[in-house]
Amino acid sequence: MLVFPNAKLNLGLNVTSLRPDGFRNLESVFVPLPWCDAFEVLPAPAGAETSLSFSGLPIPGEPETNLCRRAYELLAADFKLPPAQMHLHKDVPIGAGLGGGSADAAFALKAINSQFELKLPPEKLESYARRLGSDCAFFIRNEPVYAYSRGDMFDDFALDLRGIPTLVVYPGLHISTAEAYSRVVPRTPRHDLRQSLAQPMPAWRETVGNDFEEALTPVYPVLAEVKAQLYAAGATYASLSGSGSAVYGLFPELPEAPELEWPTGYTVWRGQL
Ligand SMILES: C[C@](O)(CO)[C@H](O)COP(=O)(O)OP(=O)(O)OC[C@H]1O[C@@H](n2ccc(N)nc2=O)[C@H](O)[C@@H]1O
Ligand SMILES: Nc1ncnc2c1ncn2[C@@H]1O[C@H](COP(=O)(O)OP(=O)(O)OP(=O)(O)O)[C@@H](O)[C@H]1O
Repeated sequence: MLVFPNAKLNLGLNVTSLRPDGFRNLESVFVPLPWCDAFEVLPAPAGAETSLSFSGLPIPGEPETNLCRRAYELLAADFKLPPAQMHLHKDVPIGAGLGGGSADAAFALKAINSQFELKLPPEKLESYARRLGSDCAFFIRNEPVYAYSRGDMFDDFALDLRGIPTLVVYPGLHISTAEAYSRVVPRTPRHDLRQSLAQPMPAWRETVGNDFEEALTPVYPVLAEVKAQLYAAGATYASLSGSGSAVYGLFPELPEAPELEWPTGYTVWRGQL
């Protein structure tokens, strides 16, 4: 079974309070971004043990702790799974706020569920995903939602951005999620996120913000520079995604490549939502 774990963008992100478990309560609207890794799971050849091989971008950390491996182990603890042969091709940058690792984990759960006919319904997969990371649960349903609590509880949110021309710029800076959260002071949101996103997109610039931007820009001024360049190139709305460092711009139409030159070491995704 071959699947293509896609990334996500955050439209607005308010970090609202510190939780007794040490995590933060937040609110954000998550939308799928079709920038994808590839993950394959097959039954292992006769006599072979479970394995996970890699290609594409290097992933920090031990292979045994990779979220795809952890997804397999989580299900293997509850179900009699045969040994599996897995492969992950990594294309979505890591530490980018695009949820790439979380998507791999959620898509691995879905693929293992199908490949080995576990017949787990989406609600069950979502609760397994929650155990692997706050962002993981979103990728089970993988459609626009209003997220709250740890970012793992959802309300439907009717926002159709399909076809919107989008540029995502990763300035080659790995920002750890835990470090990013430690720099944010939780607060009551200044604007109602859902009401703000119900306004026409040009109004979002004034009312739809990401609390990580304010906290991280003094430390990483490049984030503000990328955002300013996206607005200068004609973006209707631009923002940091999640805890960064990727910054995205939503455009009426994509600027020609020569209009936006990025330094070596940056990775840019151009496409439509
Ligand atoms: C920034 C976002 O990408 C927004 O969508 C997510 O909140 C990040 O979710 P994630 O990468 O799945 O994060 P996790 O792997 O669950 O947690 C990593 C670390 O981030 C912090 N963390 C994460 C989520 C949350 N609601 N509050 C937190 O304080 C914790 O310090 C935690 O140890
Ligand atoms: N399949 C995977 N892909 C990426 N990172 C993984 C994966 N499995 C485990 N990890 C670990 O997770 C860390 C990346 O998590 P981190 O939360 O910083 O970034 P992210 O996956 O890009 O998304 P986000 O910042 O939105 O949560 C890596 O440093 C790596 O050690």
